[in-house]
Amino acid sequence: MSKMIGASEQPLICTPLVGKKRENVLGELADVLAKKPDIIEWRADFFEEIDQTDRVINLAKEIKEMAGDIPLIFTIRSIREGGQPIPLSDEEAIELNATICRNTKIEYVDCELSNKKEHIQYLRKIAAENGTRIVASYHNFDSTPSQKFIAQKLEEAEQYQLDVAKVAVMPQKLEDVLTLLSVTLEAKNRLKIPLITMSMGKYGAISRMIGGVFGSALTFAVGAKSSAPGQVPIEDLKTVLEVIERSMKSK
Ligand SMILES: O=C1C[C@@](O)(C(=O)O)C[C@@H](O)[C@@H]1O
Repeated sequence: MSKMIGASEQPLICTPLVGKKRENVLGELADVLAKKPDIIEWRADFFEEIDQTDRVINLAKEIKEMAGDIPLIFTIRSIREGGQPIPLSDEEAIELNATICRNTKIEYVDCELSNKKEHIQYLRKIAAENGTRIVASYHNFDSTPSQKFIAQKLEEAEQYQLDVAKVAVMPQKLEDVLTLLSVTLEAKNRLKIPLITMSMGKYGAISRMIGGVFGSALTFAVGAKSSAPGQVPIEDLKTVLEVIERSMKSK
């Protein structure tokens, strides 16, 4: 049964693929599938042939075929939000996302809220026409902005009528992790769309385990290779999530 973001009380576990070449991506996919994640993210900014649309589409189709029922997120993370340097402009990256929507059955594409308004609206239109959902994202690899700022980012995703809002921020101290969890809980009670939030790095690792309790619908874990600091191995995360679920059911 495929699991869509926000459809269940329990947070979904997503494992990223970060290979540079087709063989690496498919090798990672085979490793990751054995660990049974709920969702898989292809971080296409790591793919060295990202500027060759046909290659990207063909590999996306291969990943989809191999992943079967497991939903996919197609992500081009920009360098300004912690991604790899790629030879595509923001506009070309949006167009590649649109091409993914038109030509594959991938369930989700990631779209950074730092993109131009008209580009976001264009991608929303193409995604809607093709039944693809958009994960609207904001990342800060340096610090944790104020609660108000993070809340605004989550709200922006809903205002754009996108499908999921995601925020990943870097804590400098444990209080920053509390800020992220607190804004998640508050936004979860206020907004209609599902949220994905995480605090990164060593302090933030705990948020990847308990974020679901505060309203994060998905958490990223290492299946084959990590795509961001603080991600926990999927085996450990599954154990922790099971313990949390059991504890919260008991009286
Ligand atoms: O947005 C995110 C979240 C993330 O940065 C993390 O911290 O787990 C990992 C990325 O691959 C993904 O696109």
